[in-house]
Amino acid sequence: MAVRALGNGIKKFLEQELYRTNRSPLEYVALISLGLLVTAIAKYPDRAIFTRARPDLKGKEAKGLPIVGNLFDFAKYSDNPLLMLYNGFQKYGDVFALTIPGRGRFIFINNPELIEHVLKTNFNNYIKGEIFSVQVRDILGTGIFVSDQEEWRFHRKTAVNIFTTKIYRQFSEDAFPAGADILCSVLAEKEKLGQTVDMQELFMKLTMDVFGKLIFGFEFNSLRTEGPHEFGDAFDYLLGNVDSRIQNPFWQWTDMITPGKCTKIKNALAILDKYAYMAVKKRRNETEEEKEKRPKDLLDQYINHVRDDGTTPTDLELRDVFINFMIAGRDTTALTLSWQFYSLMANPRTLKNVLKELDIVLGGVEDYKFEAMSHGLPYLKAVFHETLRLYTPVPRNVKESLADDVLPDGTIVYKDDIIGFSTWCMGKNKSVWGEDAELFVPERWLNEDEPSTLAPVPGTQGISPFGKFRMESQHKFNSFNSGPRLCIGQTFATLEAMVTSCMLLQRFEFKLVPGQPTPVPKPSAALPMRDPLMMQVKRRS
Ligand code: HEM
Repeated sequence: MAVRALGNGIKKFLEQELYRTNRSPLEYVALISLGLLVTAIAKYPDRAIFTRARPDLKGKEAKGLPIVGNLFDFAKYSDNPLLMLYNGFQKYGDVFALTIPGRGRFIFINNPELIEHVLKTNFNNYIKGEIFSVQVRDILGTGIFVSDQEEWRFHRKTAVNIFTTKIYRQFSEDAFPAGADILCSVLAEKEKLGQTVDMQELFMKLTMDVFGKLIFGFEFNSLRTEGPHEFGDAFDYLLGNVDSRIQNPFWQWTDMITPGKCTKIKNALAILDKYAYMAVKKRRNETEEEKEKRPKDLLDQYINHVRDDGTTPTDLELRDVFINFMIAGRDTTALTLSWQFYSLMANPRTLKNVLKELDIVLGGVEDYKFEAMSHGLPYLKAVFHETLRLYTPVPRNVKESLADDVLPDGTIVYKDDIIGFSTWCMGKNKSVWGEDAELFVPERWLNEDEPSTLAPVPGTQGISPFGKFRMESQHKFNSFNSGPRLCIGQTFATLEAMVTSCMLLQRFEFKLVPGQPTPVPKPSAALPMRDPLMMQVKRRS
C-alpha cells in the first residue's frame, strides 16, 4: 500500500513538473540518472557499488575507481591472474583487499596462520558458496568440489572409504607400474622413430588412463591413441574457461555475445557427458559374474549408497562424481609431474642426486613396494614436494564468509566477504619459506643429518644417502589444502608420481629440446604449461 502511494505521489509530481517546466520525459530520465550517478560516485568514490566503506582496511585495500572498484585491475590481469595476486602481496603484505561490482569485497590472505584459521579453526564459517557454484555448475554439477555442509559430508564419507592402505599397496605395486610401463613403451616407440615428445601431453594421458581404470573401471586408452584425446581436450578447454569466469564478473553476458563461445562450451560439455554416462551405463549393465571379477572402486561406493529415504544416486549424480574425480585425479598429478620433469632437466645437480639415489636404493630393480615409495626415496620425495610448493596445480582458491569474523591478525571479515588465497603465491612468500623461497631447493625438505631409515625397507637394495624427508605443516605447505577438506588423494598422487618418476628415470635419459621457451603457466583453474614440454628421450644403457 505504502509503496503504491509513494509511486502515485512520484508520478503526480513528475506530471506536474513536466507541465510546469515544459521538459520532455527523456530529459527527466537523463536528469534522474545523472543524479543517481553523482550520488553513487559520492557514496562509492574508490570502491565497487554496494560494498561497505572499510576505513579499518586502510593500507591493505587496493584503491579502486568509483562504482566499479577494482574491476579494471581484474581485467588487466585476465591473462595472468596469479601475477595480480603476487603483485598485491608484494605491495600490501600478507593481507590485501579489493572490490568488484556484483562480487563484493575480496580479502586475500597469504600466511599459514591465516590459512589455518580459514580452512581449519573456523572451517564452518568459510564455504565454497554460491558464486563459485554458479561459475562451475555446468561442469561440476553437485560434486564434491562444489558442495558444502551436508552434501559435502556425504561425498567425503562416501569417497574416503575407498582410499585405504591396502588399496595403495596394490596400486603402488601393480596398477601404477602398469600405467608407467605403457608410457615407457610410447617413449621407446618415439625414440625409435627419432621423434621428440610432449611430456605434458603424455602425463595427462597417463593419469587419465590410470585414474579412469582404477577409480571407475573405465578404459580411456588415451596413451595408445596418437594425438590429443577428445575428453582431455574438452576438459582443458572448460578448465581454462572457469578461470575466465573467476576473473570476469560479467561472464554470463560476455559468453553470450562472444561469437561461438556458448556453442564451444556446449560441445565440450557434451563430450564430458558422453564419457561419464558411458562409464555409468557400463557399470549399471554389468553382470554379477563381471562384478565379482574386479576390485571394488569409487563408482561402487556411490552406486551402492542408499539414502535414508531409500533412494540411490541418479545417473546425473554419478555423472557429477565422475567429472569431479577425473579433475582431481588427472590434471593435478599430471601437471605436477610435468613441472617436476622440467625442474629436473633445468637443475642438473638435482637430477644427478635423484639418479644417484635411485641407483643406491633400487639398484636397477623395478620393484615399487609401498614402503619403498613412501619412505625409501627421501630425495625424490623432496623433489616432488618442492615442485608442488613452487608449481602447485591448484594455484588459487576462494571461500565465502557465512558470518562476521576476525582473522588472527585482527582483520575483520564481514558476512559475504570473499576470502581468497593462493598456494602458488604462498610458495613464493619469503617470510614463510625464507630468502630462497622462489628457488627450486629440494634440500629444504630433508633432515640431512638423519638417516632416511635405520634398515633397508622392503623393495629396496640400500639406504638413501640424502637424509630423512621432513613434511611441513598442512597450513604452510598448502598444496593439498588443509583442515577437514584436505585432499583425499594426497597419498594416491604421491605414490603415482613416485612410481612413474622411478620407472621413467630408470629406463630413459631425458633432455629438453633446445630453443623452447622457459615454461610459463597458462590461465586455467589448474596450472598447465602454456606451451608443450618438448623432450628428447634415449634409453639408458
Ligand atoms: C598432486 C596432486 C594433487 C594435488 C596437488 C591436489 C590438491 C588438492 C587441493 C588443493 C584440494 C582442495 C580443493 C578445493 O577445496 O577447492 C583438493 C581436494 C581434493 N582432492 Fe586433491 N590433489 C591432488 C591429487 C588428487 C588425487 C589423485 C585425487 C583422487 C584420488 C584427489 C582427490 C581430491 C578430492 C576428492 C578433493 C576434495 C576434498 C574435499 O573437498 O573434501 N586429489 N586436492
